Amino acid sequence: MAVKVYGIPLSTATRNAMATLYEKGVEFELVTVNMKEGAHKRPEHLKLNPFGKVPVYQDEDVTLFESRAINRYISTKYEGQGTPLFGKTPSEKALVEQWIEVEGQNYYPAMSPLNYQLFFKKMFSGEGPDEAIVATNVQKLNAVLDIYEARLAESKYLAGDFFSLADLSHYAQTEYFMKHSGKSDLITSRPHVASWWEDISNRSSWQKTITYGSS
Ligand SMILES: N[C@@H](CCC(=O)N[C@@H](CS)C(=O)NCC(=O)O)C(=O)O
Repeated sequence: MAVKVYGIPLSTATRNAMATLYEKGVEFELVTVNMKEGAHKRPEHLKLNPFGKVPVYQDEDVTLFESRAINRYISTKYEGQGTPLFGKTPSEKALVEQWIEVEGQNYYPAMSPLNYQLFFKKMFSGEGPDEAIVATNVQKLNAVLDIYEARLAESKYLAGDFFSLADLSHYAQTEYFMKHSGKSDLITSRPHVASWWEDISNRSSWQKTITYGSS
């Protein structure tokens, strides 16, 4: 069975799964879930993900939801091909895990509400941002980015001097933030974070992901 990803190309979590597949050189089919019409809440999709969200990944062995689990699975299953995304030694692997966790527990919780308030909210509801939520999360994000700046002053990538799933996990939220939040200076004012973003966002895996379907 060919690898299938159920989702839409605009979804952040779907995008990170697509980028992981591109890094590993795995062919896949993106099966569009018509979210505008609520297809993600219908029984057919709920059989794949009972939480009614995208992405869902499917191959001959497994059906999975939760993008971080999907991306770990792809990185492990295809360990021997494409970019090694999980480190080689136990300590490298532990550092990759640590920074994936940092993304999920610290970066995403500040970045995601900002992307919602400053970009998606208008698109979905026509309403403008709640400035109190924006201010709280800018403060949170600044604190997180200070830690990233210090880390990236010591190593080229988050887990060490090798690109990994830890870096890739930051792709989709950071892309929307840089292009649509009007607050990209939070990244560009920190030289090490800025050059890390410049480097990883120019990888072909990400460029292919954000231009998916445009050729
Ligand atoms: N933690 C989940 C989040 C998935 C998620 O929130 N997906 C969004 C699109 S990026 C979605 O399906 N939203 C529709 C909804 O929540 O109803 C993951 O990483 O896969």
